[in-house]
Amino acid sequence: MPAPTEFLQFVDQNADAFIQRLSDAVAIPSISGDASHRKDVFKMADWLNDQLKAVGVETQLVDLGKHIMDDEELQLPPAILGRIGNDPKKKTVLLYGHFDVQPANKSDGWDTDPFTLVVHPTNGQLIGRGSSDDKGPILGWLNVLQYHFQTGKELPVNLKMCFEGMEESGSEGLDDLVKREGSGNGGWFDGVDCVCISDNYWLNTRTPALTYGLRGLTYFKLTVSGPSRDLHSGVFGRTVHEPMTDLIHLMGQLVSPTGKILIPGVDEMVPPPTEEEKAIYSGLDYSIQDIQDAAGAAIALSDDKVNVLMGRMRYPSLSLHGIEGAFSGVGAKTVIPAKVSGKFSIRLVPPQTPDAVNPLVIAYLQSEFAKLNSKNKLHIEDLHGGKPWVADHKHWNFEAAKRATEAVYKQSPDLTREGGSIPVTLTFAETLGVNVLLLPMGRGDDGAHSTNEKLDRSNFIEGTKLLGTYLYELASV
Ligand SMILES: NCC(=O)N[C@@H](Cc1c[nH]cn1)C(=O)O
Ligand SMILES: [Zn+2]
Ligand SMILES: [Zn+2]
Repeated sequence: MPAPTEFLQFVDQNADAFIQRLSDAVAIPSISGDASHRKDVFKMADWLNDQLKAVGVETQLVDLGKHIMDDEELQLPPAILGRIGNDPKKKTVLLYGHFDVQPANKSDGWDTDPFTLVVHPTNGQLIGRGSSDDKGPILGWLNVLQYHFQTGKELPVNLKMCFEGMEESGSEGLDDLVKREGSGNGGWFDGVDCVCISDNYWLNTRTPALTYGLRGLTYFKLTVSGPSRDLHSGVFGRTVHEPMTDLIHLMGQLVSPTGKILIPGVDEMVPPPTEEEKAIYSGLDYSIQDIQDAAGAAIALSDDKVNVLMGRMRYPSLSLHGIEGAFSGVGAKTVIPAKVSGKFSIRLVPPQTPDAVNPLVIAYLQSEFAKLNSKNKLHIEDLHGGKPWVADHKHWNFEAAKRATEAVYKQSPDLTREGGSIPVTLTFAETLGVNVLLLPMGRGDDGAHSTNEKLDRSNFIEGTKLLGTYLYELASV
């Protein structure tokens, strides 16, 4: 069933107001991974709750309890559950998104303040933290709902919504809620026929995509400590075991410069690709130039597009993220830091799971540390994790999204697996027993998690049309 022309016109006519609303959302620095911003994640939950209620959604804020972050006990931001429509003749679609964002500081290299949405004067890019990941897509749903509310037009499907504020920090508390309310005992998630998540990106900058796979994740923090306080390197250099030296050595044993994971057994868990599978990657609209443009430099690990795509979609990867406690200021401080914590994560693919991989990681780190004969102490923490997910892309949920993409973009979508992770995806699929679709709004060069994150104006506006059209197509597949 095509979306009404009136809806498509409404989106075009209200584009500036939609961008203003995105600007209001970006202005709330809802960084879930920074305790000092926890109040902003709550503020963002209230803001979104008000917006949803204003377009006719019946909502409830669900308390997810408390958690410990950086040795501090914190209240988790609430999940927002919303619903609109309860017609037994219609399909019920669950929409998921997250209203928290990654940290961002102008000093990281942003050209503008990350929490002030800037509309680029010539190319129309909407630049600001969360514009693409994931406030833009959430607001896309709000735009669709606003049309139906303002015109009194009935939605073609029943909608349930689940929006969370901890996705960028492991979705703490959400799995329990989904399992409690979605296991078929009359809970809130019962009756859902399919799930749609708009929280990833096209592969390139020109071809819309539907996504049927995500990598899982396991995130570690390694702390090496020794002296009771920071030391003078002129006094203590070459006289004591230095925590930073031990840590750098350990971090250097994790991954080769060409991406091979050096922890025995981790890469080996993954079966090699079949020729048929390679043909899928070969058929995707992608080039080495795309990854170089998105990365902003000619640094691809391979000149072969299939290898690059498999590196992102069907192989695990290990990335080193940072060192807490290390000297990182300006100048030339001659310090030996007393305690340093290295952070790294592994993106997992089937059949890998955190339960299967974590013991290998821990045993390897302990044995490598033992080889140093260091008198420092090593403490290993597994901060959070999630399993990989792969869906049936021949399902009617994907067919509806394909038709919607063709209607809005006049193009067939790429079928992709995503290199990132959205931990709750697999929980929805397994607990609710329904198909989950990822329907991205933004482009491959949006710079999510990076500096100058943006969402192209056309992706926000046409993406809103796509989300609305998908609901209409769902009603008829
Ligand atoms: N848009 C999805 C996304 O960015 N997910 C994060 C999830 C995560 C887990 N730990 C920290 N963030 C990702 O990095 O893939
Ligand atoms: Zn996201
Ligand atoms: Zn993200």
